[in-house]
Amino acid sequence: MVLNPVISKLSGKLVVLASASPRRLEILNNAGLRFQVVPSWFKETLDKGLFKAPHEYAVETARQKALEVARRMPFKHLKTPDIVIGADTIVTVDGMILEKPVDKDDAYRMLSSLSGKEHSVFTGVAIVLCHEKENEEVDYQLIDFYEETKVKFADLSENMLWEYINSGEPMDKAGGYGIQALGGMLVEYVHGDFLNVVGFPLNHFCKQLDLIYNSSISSSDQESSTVWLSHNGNHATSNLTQPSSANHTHHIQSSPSASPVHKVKRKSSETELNESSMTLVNSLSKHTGDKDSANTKLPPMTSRGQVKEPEDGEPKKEDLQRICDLLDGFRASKALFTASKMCVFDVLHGRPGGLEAAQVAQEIKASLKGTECLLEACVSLGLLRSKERMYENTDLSTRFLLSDAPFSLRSQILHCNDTVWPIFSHLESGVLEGVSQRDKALSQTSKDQDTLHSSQDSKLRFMNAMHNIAKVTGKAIATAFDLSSFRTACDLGGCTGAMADEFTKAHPGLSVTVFDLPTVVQLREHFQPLHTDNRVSFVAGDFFKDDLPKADLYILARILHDCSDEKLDILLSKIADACTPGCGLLLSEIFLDEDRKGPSRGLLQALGMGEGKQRSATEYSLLLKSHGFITAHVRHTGNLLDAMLCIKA
Ligand SMILES: Cc1cn([C@@H]2O[C@H](COP(=O)(O)OP(=O)(O)OP(=O)(O)O)[C@@H](O)[C@H]2O)c(=O)[nH]c1=O
Repeated sequence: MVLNPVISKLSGKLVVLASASPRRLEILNNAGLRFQVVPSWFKETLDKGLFKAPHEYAVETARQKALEVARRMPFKHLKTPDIVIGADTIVTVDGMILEKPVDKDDAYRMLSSLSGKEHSVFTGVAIVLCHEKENEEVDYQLIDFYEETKVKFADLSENMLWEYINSGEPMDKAGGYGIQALGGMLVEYVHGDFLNVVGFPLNHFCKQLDLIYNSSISSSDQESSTVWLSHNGNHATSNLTQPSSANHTHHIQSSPSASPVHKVKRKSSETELNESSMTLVNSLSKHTGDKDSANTKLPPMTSRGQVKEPEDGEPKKEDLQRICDLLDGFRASKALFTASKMCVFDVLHGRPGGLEAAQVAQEIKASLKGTECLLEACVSLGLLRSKERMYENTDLSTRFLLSDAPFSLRSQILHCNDTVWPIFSHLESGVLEGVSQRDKALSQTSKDQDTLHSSQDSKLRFMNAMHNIAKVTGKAIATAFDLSSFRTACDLGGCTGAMADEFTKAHPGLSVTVFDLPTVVQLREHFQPLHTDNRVSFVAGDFFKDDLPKADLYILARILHDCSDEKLDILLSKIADACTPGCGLLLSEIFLDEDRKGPSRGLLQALGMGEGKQRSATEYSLLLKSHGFITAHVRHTGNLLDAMLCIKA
């Protein structure tokens, strides 16, 4: 299989690799392919339980990565690519799918599970051929396949494992290893395509290109193995072929992309999607909340447009369950808030065998009846476990709900209970008036309280809540990008310095100045470990009014979504003025999906009706571009917050 004739077919075409993987870039570069790299913003959070086999998960993720870029480029880059290539590599062992480790402990878990065993590496690849029509609409031809390679690890000693983990190599690689580098030491044998393990099955890819561009089969036959997605199609164009088993070439089973805009258009006779793709499509549309999917079934209606109840008069269980889950959601939240506020989890901590309800009631000075109800509700939510009427914390509550846990969210929970809950109790007024109900809600709440919290107390509680979020998200944000070209950073609104700590830990050459209001800076001692490393400093000021500390990287974590357009302009203009070309701006927020259909965490926050706005990564990118910052990287961290690194032009 000579590669060149295939590659020459692509010359003159705009080929895009929708991947941030440096290995994939190197493999395709070395093969002589000329292409642009546009990393995908698709968050790799598909529910693995929805897929019958691991390779289906990898293929679907590859598809969504490629489609997201193909869909975004006409708007973001003002050009339509000819071909977009997406890929996803996963490692599977003992029925588990291993992606990139979230931290060193996760890398240890993965490598330990691979030690001494044969495992599989699957890379799913999606090729999106974009066909621009006269009316400037674009049809997408989606072809995908996967490749499997077997790899056997030697028995790994604890020392070997930790030495490898501490090299840092595992952290951005599926399964926590890089076979092409130090990880090669761990491998006894490889059966199959080595490059497939590294991240891209080049040989299979070339065979697929050959099928597309040099195939002897007629174009109509060729169409039979692909699916056309179109902006305005109402049906699927798909003559589905069963996945060929010979080389695992798996032709796409039609499913809409995440956006309802791309319908699967049925071109030939109404071929039924086969069972598995129907399941996949329905589950995906459920996953993506894609209400317009060609496959979402609407309830039957009477001639007068009323919903027809099923003959047996019973509502469908799963529909009812979904509505009840939403209905009961506020009760679950309030149970969590109340148990946290009454220190139930702290009381149970360190009590071997647990406590009876009566003992807990006595310690939290509450009624036995109320305590029993609260404890049982917490068990139902997985926050406690009980055995023979003895109650204990679960791992979940131990990790996040104890006051002194490293990743405690208790203060954030109290903030939600004391501040957010009252605001949401006025949601209807907020929707009617379109403005925040904070003043109305909190003035009423403060009147209701026996003792007015001193302003310092309420500031400390708010700082505690922000400290919780920064502790939970700090490492993911601090390690999202290579910041080695920056020496000084300024964390605007950095509050307690928790995020700054993570940046200095992750980047030894970086010092960070936390710039925040005088009241915040003077209260920081309540949160700061005695800084052995003096690379975190604090400067008091108002970033809307005062001069900003000089830095070559500015950090904005959970700030912009709270700013009115006017304040945004003031702040971003001040940062732009303080920056010279090449300076960085690192933004950390919840990035909405491009079609603004999720994540619900972001869209529910917007109901607070603050003066700010939730945005997608593209919207933030355009906003920052209007102030002279060009987006270099976007990272969907899979944590509570995503991140974007921009460079001053
Ligand atoms: C098993 C193995 C994996 N990898 C890398 O692991 C990442 C997988 O993650 P992904 O999600 O498929 O890709 P990504 O890096 O996150 O990039 P993107 O395509 O933007 O998601 C890719 O990098 C691969 O090379 C190696 O470099 N060597 C190996 O032996």
